[in-house]
Amino acid sequence: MPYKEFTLDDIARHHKEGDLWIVIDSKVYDLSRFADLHPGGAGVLYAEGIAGKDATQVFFGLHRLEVLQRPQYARLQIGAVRGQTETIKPLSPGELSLVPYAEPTWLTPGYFSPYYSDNHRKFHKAMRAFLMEVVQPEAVQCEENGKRISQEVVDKLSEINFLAMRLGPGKHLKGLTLMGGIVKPEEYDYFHELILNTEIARFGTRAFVDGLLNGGVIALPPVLNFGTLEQRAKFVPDILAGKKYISLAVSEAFAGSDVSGAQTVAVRDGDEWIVTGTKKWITNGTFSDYFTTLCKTDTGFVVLLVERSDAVSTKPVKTSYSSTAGTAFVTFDKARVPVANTLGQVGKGMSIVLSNFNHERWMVTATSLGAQRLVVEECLKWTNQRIAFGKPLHAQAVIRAKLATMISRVETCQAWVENITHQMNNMSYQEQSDKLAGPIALLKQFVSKAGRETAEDATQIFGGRGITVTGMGKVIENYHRTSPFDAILAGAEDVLGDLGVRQAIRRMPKNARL
Ligand code: HEM
Repeated sequence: MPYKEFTLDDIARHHKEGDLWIVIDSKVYDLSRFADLHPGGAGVLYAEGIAGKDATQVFFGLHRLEVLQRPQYARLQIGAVRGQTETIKPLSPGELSLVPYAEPTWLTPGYFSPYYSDNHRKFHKAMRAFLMEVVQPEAVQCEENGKRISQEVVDKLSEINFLAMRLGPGKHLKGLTLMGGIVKPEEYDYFHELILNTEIARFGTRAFVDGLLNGGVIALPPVLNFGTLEQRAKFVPDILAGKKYISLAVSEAFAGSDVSGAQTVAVRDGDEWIVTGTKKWITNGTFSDYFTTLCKTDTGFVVLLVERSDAVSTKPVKTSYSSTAGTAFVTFDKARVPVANTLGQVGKGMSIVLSNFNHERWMVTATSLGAQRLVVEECLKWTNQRIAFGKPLHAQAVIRAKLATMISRVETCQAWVENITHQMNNMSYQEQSDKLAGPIALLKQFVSKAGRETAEDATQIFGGRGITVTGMGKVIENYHRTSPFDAILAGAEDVLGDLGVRQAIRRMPKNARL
């Protein structure tokens, strides 16, 4: 039913306690009964220039657009201003933002890129729409209440083969229908995966990005790349279908960056291994059925697929991001693991685990990139709509200088991530391990550092709102609190920088001289 129309004079008559109307972006709201419930207090609503008036500018200096979309507030609208039309609208699912730098160049009308095809564009549109409709509401809720992703959403993710796509291109995609058939398994490449990874980071819910089956992304490659046919047939289909969950159990209280310091021990006993030890910071661990576990044996390291049992217990590790990521402390108390669950050769465990790190690190840069872009967009919008000292915030040179460095950082990160992604697209897994370990390590160091600098700048721009969990600055608060995760997970920033340089030094030509 069309809304009733009112003139500005009609509206102006309703300006007092018990009879209060205001206008926001051409929509007329009756706040008579709501005023006493208003989280910002009733008094501010009766102020001159607000009560009975168009309060659009003041409103957007204090609230996000989403406030008006919540059903309990949307129903306060009683009509529209005659002759005016609504101009401020949320993006519809799949739609691109027109805010400068809110989208990468390849998605900006009138610009070009050598990397993306029409299929990538179609895939991007469908993925963004899917994520906005199916995943975003759950992401926001779980980030707040700390609960794990629901089986209902996991089932919907499985329908499009989401986890299989998060694993990247490869044989595991064979025979699967990806994204409703938009991309054929043999067409799916690292740019499709880059799109997926940047899009999942656009809700400002960092822990949920990891809760979104990230355990599978890092724990399945050893099964896919080193597991036998039988092992793959037994474990992979249920995990890809979202019926079982898996996580990677490598880091320990005893050994973080120093992976080889791991102390979890596996001892052979006939057809079984007996596993004893602990693992820490295990993403998705609290709800995993399987653990891809690095263990020490008397003949070197081995990777075992350990199933949850009475001898395997998990408890949450309380970190500074939401427990929706399922971060766990895992205890193996003489857990008996069939020898048939050995992944690859005994003694080769370390190289199996290390070969997996390149993809994981690249993935972290991709999600960081998506989040950084969102932060830039939030800052551009905020500095445009927030009036301070009588002018928009961006009238201050110091604010524009911050925006300049934030934009430059995200564009630099984008260019480097795309370059590495292009290399990955043209190299075998083996070549990637050989040639890209160093560059990816340096890339990750650079991108996560850039992210934390951007988080700092954004917090300065948002002020108190940047340190407030809800409301205007909630995305900035989340990013500022959680961007250190990108600097730590999958290899600490400084260790990775060093790894990259050591690899370069190893490749120096013997005869190189100035
Ligand atoms: C349809 C009209 C309105 C609704 C539904 C509404 C709702 C809300 C809500 C839900 C909050 C909590 C903060 C958040 O979640 O963002 C809030 C805070 C606030 N509102 Fe409103 N509001 C309305 C109109 C206004 C207007 C016209 C003013 C103008 C003075 C105003 C002033 C404030 C202030 C000062 C705060 C506290 C902001 C802060 O803590 O940063 N509100 N409002």
